[in-house]
Amino acid sequence: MRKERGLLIVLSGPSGVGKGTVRKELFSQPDTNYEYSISMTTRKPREGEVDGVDYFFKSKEEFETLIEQGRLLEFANYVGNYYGTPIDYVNATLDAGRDVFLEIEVQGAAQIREKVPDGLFIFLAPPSLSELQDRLVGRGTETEEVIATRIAAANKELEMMNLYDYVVENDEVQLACDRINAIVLAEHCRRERVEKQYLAMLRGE
Ligand SMILES: Nc1nc2c(ncn2[C@@H]2O[C@H](COP(=O)(O)OP(=O)(O)O)[C@@H](O)[C@H]2O)c(=O)[nH]1
Ligand SMILES: Nc1ncnc2c1ncn2[C@@H]1O[C@H](COP(=O)(O)OP(=O)(O)O)[C@@H](O)[C@H]1O
Repeated sequence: MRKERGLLIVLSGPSGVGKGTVRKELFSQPDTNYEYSISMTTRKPREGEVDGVDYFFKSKEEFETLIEQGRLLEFANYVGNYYGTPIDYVNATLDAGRDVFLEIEVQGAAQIREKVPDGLFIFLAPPSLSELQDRLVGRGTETEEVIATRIAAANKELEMMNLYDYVVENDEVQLACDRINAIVLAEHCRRERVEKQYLAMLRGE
């Protein structure tokens, strides 16, 4: 029997909604069965961030070479820095039958929607805009100016919600993780069912 390709799971949403927090919580759970794809970025590491763990930190020149060489599945310029997904890791992991989990901003997610239409696209939404603002301020990693840019971007990003297969509210981190796991499980069941029906049809049953 042929090995089923893994599922490409894309988690996106506005900056400050809690994508990183939810992703870290998901991957700290021992029964999580997805492989996290570590992104490349030209952003400077924040305190405590480790190269090759949080991101692969690259210079602008290195990043642009990766773009030219077609080594990125998608990339975006987000608030002055490049971010991108290494294509080789994603393909090799999916081919090995493992699910890959991407946590990326909305421009990159839209590119993947075009290239990988059978991916699973999940939008993480804040309970409200004011809560989103509070979270960005509360995190304390950006200057006021950067926060203002990110909130302006968030308004546009929220409009893209309807392009996704699912919207998950991040009211509580654990609840958001449970919802994501339930969606992935349901999607696997749906695909298995479709595959079975397709094979039965080919056999003329
Ligand atoms: N398109 C794209 N966005 C990414 C990638 N990796 C991270 N991001 C997104 O880039 C944005 C900024 O990330 P970061 O600077 O770490 O800030 P934070 O997520 O707000 O803590 C976030 O929305 C991330 O989800 C990637 O590989 N591609
Ligand atoms: N469900 C939640 N309830 C309250 N605060 C949250 C929740 N999820 C995340 N946060 C907080 O919001 C801030 C932004 O979260 P973060 O994961 O950095 O967002 P993103 O990766 O989407 O930019 C952080 O200070 C984080 O602790």
